[in-house]
Amino acid sequence: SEDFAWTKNEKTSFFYGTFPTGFSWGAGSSAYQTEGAWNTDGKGMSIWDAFAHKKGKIFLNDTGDSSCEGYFKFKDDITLMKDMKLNHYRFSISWPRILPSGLKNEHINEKGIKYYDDLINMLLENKITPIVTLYHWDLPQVLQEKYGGWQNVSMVNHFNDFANLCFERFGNRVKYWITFNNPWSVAVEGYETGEHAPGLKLKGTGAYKAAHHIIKAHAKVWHTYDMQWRSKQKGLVGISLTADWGEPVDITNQRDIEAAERYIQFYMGWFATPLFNGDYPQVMKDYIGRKSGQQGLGASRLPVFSPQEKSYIKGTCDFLGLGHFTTRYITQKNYPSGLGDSYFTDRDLAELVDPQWPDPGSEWLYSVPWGFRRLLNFVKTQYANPMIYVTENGVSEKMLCTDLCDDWRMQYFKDYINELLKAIKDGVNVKGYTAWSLLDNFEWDEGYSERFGLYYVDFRNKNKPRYPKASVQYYKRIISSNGFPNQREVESWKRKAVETCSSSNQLLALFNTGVTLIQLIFYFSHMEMVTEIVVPTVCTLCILLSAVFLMFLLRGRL
Ligand SMILES: CCCCCCCCCCCCC/C=C/[C@@H](O)[C@H](CO[C@@H]1O[C@H](CO)[C@@H](O)[C@H](O)[C@H]1O)NC(=O)CCCCCCCCCCCCCCCCC
Repeated sequence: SEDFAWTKNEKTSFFYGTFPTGFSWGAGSSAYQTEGAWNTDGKGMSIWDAFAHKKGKIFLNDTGDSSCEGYFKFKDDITLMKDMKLNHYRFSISWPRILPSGLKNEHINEKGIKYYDDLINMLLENKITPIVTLYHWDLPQVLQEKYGGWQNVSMVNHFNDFANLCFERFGNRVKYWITFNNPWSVAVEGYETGEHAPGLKLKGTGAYKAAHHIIKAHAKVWHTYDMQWRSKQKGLVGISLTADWGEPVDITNQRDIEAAERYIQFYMGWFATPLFNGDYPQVMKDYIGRKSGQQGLGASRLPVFSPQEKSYIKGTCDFLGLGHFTTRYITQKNYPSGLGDSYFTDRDLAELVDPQWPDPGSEWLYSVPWGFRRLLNFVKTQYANPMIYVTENGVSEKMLCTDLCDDWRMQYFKDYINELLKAIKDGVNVKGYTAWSLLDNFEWDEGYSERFGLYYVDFRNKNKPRYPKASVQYYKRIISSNGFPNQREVESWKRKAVETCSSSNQLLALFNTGVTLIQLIFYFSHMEMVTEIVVPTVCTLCILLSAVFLMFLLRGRL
């Protein structure tokens, strides 16, 4: 309607209203980021285990070895989900946990299967729908070593065998399958920049080849489900693509408009266009083909689908999973060929940000809510309005931030979810929203230094306790109201959420002080000279602090 027409460049007004009945609210995680138990109960090694164990790859040399201990604490986590009244939980299956060598015909690890059986059963008992990702980046290490991972076309069949096993064992209960999570990152960060596992820097070719095999693997798994399982299991198979919005720097400049379009086509279109239309976006074929020619190569660095492959791949998406975090301004920028060709230079564009945009955590993540609605409308028009599940959306804070009153996250969710609501009113076919992430977890090459969780996880404590941030309360309100009912109510939510987080904050602060003091004791206890002074002093302080906290608690109760 008139008051929120997105074509009018309206970027600020808030829309009060509710989501369609049956809209699904959820939160997400992934196996390597959350489970820990990296070598427990017969699990094989993944490329992320191997990568993180190498010194210098991850911030502070952190690993996902124990992470949130989700493998052991999933029952507690389901209690958290139940308390939030989530409709769905998105998690991923670790391929090497159920197939340690990656190959179905070698060894099936029944203990791994049991873990996912228990998780799925308990979710269903609590009326939480599982949305299951088959590949959230943790390829079995053996497949990397033997075949070169996604550089090798044989992954298509190995992945299909793994997926088929999952359909066989879990498909009677799982109705939403996501083949790949964010294949852009797998291809670009894994095989082009090498910042992610397996850490290869195959500039200008590696990402395109990996993506080519991933697209084929997705299509094969979709056909397997379609032919063998769909009639019995009645589920859906989709993919989760991450895409940022690209806004032209100058909306009156045709070169900027085309550069922004290219940015999106090289990002989401790279994967979405083959799955919906049967081939790579024309602009990718043109740009990479031309630059390859200028390099003197006989063929484009972008691989080609045969006519048979095109028709096999086209239409293999029952729903589109969409991960979205941020937006960029885009302008045209020429990169002459020959000067270090890469995925990035192939695009001939530059990314810019507005320094006014809030950026509370990750370096790359600015809060730009209006970009979300534009992206969703772009998907609607480009791919004939597919069924969409938002599979990831969220914001981080830095490691040292232990403030559970996460005002920035409440604001981010409020504004992004509101843009989603506007997009649905525009006619975009979105069925569900998944907050990223349920818990703070292992944030890939950034280790534990960036926290995306609704729940704070204390990684210094072996038990990995979870503490609700204020955004838990806020998200709960959005869920229970199925949106934003009216101004008066919505404006009270933040205040109410902050009331609950301040006591958790004190608990966490006390705990942190305790940990620091214990660390001090440990440190000084090795120095005989000061032991007699420091240890008793620190202990006394501990007791005093506990007493103060107890008084605080009792006062709250009376
Ligand atoms: C010659 C030209 C060179 C240009 C070079 C440009 C380089 C730009 C690099 C942009 C990197 C953007 C990375 C964004 C990735 C996210 O889309 C992706 C989303 O996946 C999901 O993310 C969750 C949160 O991260 C994650 O937990 C979940 O599992 C996952 O599914 N996230 C990731 O891939 C995670 C790692 C990102 C690490 C990126 C580090 C890049 C650091 C440089 C950023 C500086 C950019 C500042 C912007 C300035 C623009 C002018």
